[in-house]
Amino acid sequence: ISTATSIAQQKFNNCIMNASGVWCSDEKELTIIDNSAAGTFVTKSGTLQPREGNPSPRYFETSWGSINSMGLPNRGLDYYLDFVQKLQQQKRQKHYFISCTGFNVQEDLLLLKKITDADFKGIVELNLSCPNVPGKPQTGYDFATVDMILKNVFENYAGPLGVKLPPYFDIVHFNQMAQILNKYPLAYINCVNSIGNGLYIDDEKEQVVIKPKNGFGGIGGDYIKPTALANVHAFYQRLDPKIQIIGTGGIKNGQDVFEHILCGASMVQVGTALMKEGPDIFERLTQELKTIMQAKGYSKIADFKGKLKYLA
Ligand SMILES: O=C(O)c1[nH]c(=O)[nH]c(=O)c1Cl
Repeated sequence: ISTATSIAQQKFNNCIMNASGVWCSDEKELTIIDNSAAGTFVTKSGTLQPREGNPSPRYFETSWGSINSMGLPNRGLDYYLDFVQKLQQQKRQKHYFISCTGFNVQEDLLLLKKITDADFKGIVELNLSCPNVPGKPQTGYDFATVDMILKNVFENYAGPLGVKLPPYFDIVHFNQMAQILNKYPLAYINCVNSIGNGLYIDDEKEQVVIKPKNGFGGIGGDYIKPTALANVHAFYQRLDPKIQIIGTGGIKNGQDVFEHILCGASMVQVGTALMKEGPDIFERLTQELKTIMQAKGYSKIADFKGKLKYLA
């Protein structure tokens, strides 16, 4: 039984990896994920300059998931690029994802030029959906800007590239976004980022639990699985099959991985549950998925990818 997959013709021996932002902020964390059962890793979204991010407390775990307003703390794109290139020299047969995000299209293009100049051979994840930089909108909700960015990106970047999208909640929005995405040679889209600007309250103290933005933050975990599955499947139904889908959101056991793949995901990413359990989770998720596949008579993920059935 194989849980292998491929994205943009790059092969991965496992379809399960980390979500950007979790266990991927420095070379220590990235090395641990690289040596875990994860098929590969994606870095924290790198910006042109290093960032401190928002004041703490900025992350809080609940029984059903998490709320975060990290504010894009990262070592800067150059740091991640240098680290991944060094690792790539040692592990030629493995491929890695680098996440990046600019605060406007000029910055996006500067980031991609750095990646081109470094002769990066992995896959780029352009983050269009950070909900936590005070005063900055989630690009993914501005359709005209997404269109303009993708036009500029694909006029300037030649390597495999995907985008990290926010969750959408309206069928018309799935239609409008799919129409834009289908115009471009995207390697994949990653659905979904956290559900932006949720609010979690400590009843005893009658107060919020994170400091930035009066407690408003991105929601992850069990809370968001139905939304994540819907976004994966809605785009699977609408996109050119050449554009693959990475499923992110609410994955904490093999069943959740199975559901994302059934909805059309070629790869899945784990955030909140990885934060709670640590990198050993990848071995557990892989075994649980294999057990489910075995019970159902599937030998590879292509046997059931996208094969969600409807009621007649
Ligand atoms: O606050 C963050 O750093 C953050 N937090 C998220 O939940 N998604 C993102 O894309 C980012 Cl960039």
